Parts: sequence; structure tokens; C-alpha cells
Amino acid sequence: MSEDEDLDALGVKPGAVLISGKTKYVVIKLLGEGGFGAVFLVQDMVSRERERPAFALKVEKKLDSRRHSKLKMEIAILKAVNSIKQCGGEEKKDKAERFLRHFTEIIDRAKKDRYFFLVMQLVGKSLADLKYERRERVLSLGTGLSVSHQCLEAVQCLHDVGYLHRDLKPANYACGLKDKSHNIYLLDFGIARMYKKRNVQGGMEIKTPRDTVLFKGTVRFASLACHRNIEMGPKDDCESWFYLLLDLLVPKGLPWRRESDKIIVQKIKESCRKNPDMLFNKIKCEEDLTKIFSYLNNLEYTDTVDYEYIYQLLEEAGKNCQVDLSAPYEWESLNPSSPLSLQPTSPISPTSPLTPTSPLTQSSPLSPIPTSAGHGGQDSIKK
Ligand SMILES: Nc1ncnc2c1ncn2[C@@H]1O[C@H](COP(=O)(O)OP(=O)(O)OP(=O)(O)O)[C@@H](O)[C@H]1O
Repeated sequence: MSEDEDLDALGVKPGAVLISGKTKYVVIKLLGEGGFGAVFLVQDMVSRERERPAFALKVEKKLDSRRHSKLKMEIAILKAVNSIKQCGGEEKKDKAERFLRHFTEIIDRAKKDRYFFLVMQLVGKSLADLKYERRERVLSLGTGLSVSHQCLEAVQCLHDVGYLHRDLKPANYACGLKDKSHNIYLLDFGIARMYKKRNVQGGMEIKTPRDTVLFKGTVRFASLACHRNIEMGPKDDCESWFYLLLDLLVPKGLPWRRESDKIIVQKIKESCRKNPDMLFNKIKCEEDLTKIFSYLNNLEYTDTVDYEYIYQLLEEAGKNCQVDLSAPYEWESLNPSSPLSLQPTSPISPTSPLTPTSPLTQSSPLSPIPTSAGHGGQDSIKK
């Protein structure tokens, strides 16, 4: 039985009302489902606002005690990330603001007899969808480099608070809605892991690497260490981020895009280390990107990543290719009636969220195309 059918049996389906304290959420539709639960579009039924607020509600069935709750991890991470707000000093505040914009806000959470749910800020289409919707199947150089910069900021923040994501890919990043359409969010911390622990002096130190580790993540974007069952560190998230960047930018995509076999993909990734030209398909900023790639390839598990150096190389890539990294993204300049537009075509009706005339149509930003479907070879291995 699929996870979705399970949730259906629990009564979590369109039309259902989920209660948390005084708030009632009506389930509008399924946004997507993954290995351990599903995400639904919901509306706050109690709100008196003209346009009822819409959120994403992530639900997970209560698990037997042997399995880790992915939702708990998700909440722990979003809380840890938010704790950087408390850091003092103007410079730190600036940095916190720059970082925090990449994480969805927690709105509510609740524990029921048979499931948990987390209500969070609703975001728009994933980078996988945005890329897929382009005729060329890649983002423009300006948008791609600037978006990748934001994607790396999110990773840096996660690493700063002691976590690795371990499943970075375009499907796990999304742009914001309405006035947040220039903002990129990092989603899905289902297989994240704490890689630091508190030492006796009260400081944080990197955990001793385990001898062998099971493959986790997505074959297309996994780092070589992950293929080799070696403990992953911050540099491995950065390697996955680099594959993501290439996936967004390089026409025809990654050299192993048509392969799903882990061993074959590993072999091609190994050849690319020796011969990086294979990765770039002659894109304009190849030289600067090669510098990033060789920098990342020389890092070890315990190394601290010099993110500033990578940001600088991304900026240089932009300058060398004469693209403006501060320009609006492709999806921001589209006209509102276009199916790619992220602006809602009309508000969600406060009176009848479930009527057939509801504006939550396929072209609405509130109905992202399920990211796991249709783009091939990007499913996560989470167990
Ligand atoms: N805050 C959100 N707003 C809108 N859509 C969201 C939000 N969070 C997740 N989604 C969408 O819901 C779907 C599943 O989300 P997510 O990847 O977080 O869950 P998952 O169960 O861990 O999935 P998977 O196993 O595929 O990685 C994805 O299509 C994602 O884009």
C-alpha cells in the first residue's frame, strides 16, 4: 500500500479538516508525496482575512519505534536554523537575515493519535519544474548562477548549525510566491544528519566518521563519497550542489543523466574528476566553474568549506560572461497569464475552497507539478 493510501485511510485527504488547538485546516489538495509522508495544500478555515491564508501541511504517519521520524528532523532543523536569529551584532544579524530567507517558516504543528503534521509557509515551483518548463530545459546563465548562489547560502547556513542535508537536488529547492519569487527556499530535510556534536568544553566538533555508511540520497546528485559508502561531510553537500548547478545550467545536463545504475553513475563521476571538460559541454563560464570543481575535489571530510571563495567565483563567472546576477529571474519577468507565472491568477475563495470553480488550477503557483514525477532518475533513497 502506498503512503498516500495509508494517509487516505487515516482521513488525511482533500476535504478533510485537521485541527490544531483553535485552528482548523481544510485540506485542499495533494502537492506531492515522498517516501515517508505527503504534503498538502491547506487553508486556515478560522481566519477572518478576505483571502484565507494558504499553507503547506506535511503529514507523517506515526512510526514504529525503530524508524526515525523525518518530520521531527525537519522541525529540529528549522528550529536550529531559526536560532541563528538570536546571534548578536549587526554583522551577524545581516548574515542571519541573508540565511534565514532560504527556509520556510513553521506555522503550526500537531500530534494526532496516528499521525503528526507540520504546517509551514507555502512556496512555489521547484527548480526542477522551473527548469523543465523552459523550452531549452536549462535556466539562463544569469538566473542559473544567481539561483545557485542562493542555493549554496542555504547549505552554508545548514552547515553552520551543524547539519548536512544529504539530498540536495533541484527538486528540493523552490522559489517563493508573490513578492518572494526572487527568493529560493531549501526543502525536505528528511535524511539530514547532524555532523557535529558538543565536546566536553561546550564547543562543537565534527563527529568521528563511521567506517561504512549506506547510500542515501539521489543517485544523480550524490557525491562520490556517498557512492563509495564513506561518511559524508560538508564538502559532499557542496559536491551535490555543484551537480545541481550544472543540471540547471548545462544544455543536455549531466553526463550521467540517462543512467540510473549507481555503479555506472559512480564510474562516470570518477572519469569527470580526471577530465572535468566532460561536465561543461562548452558552456561560457567553464573556466570559473572548473576552479570551483577542483577546489571541492580537494576537500576532506573534516574540512571547513570556504563558501566566500565559491561565491566570488560565481560572481566572476557572471562578470566574465557579462550577465547581471542581480537581474530578475526568468519566471519573474513572465506575464501573469503565462502558465509559468508564479503570481496567483485569482485569490483563493474564502467561502468555498473546494468548489470546482476554485482557482487552484494546474497553472496556479499553488499547484506545483509534483516534482518527483516526470523528470526521471531523481528519486531519493532514504532508508
Ligand atoms: N512548503 C512547501 N510549499 C509548497 N510545496 C511544498 C512545500 N514543501 C514541500 N512541498 C512539495 O511537496 C512535495 C514533497 O515534499 P518533500 O520533498 O518535502 O517531501 P518528502 O516526503 O520528503 O519527498 P521526497 O521523498 O520526494 O523527497 C514536493 O513536490 C515539494 O515540492
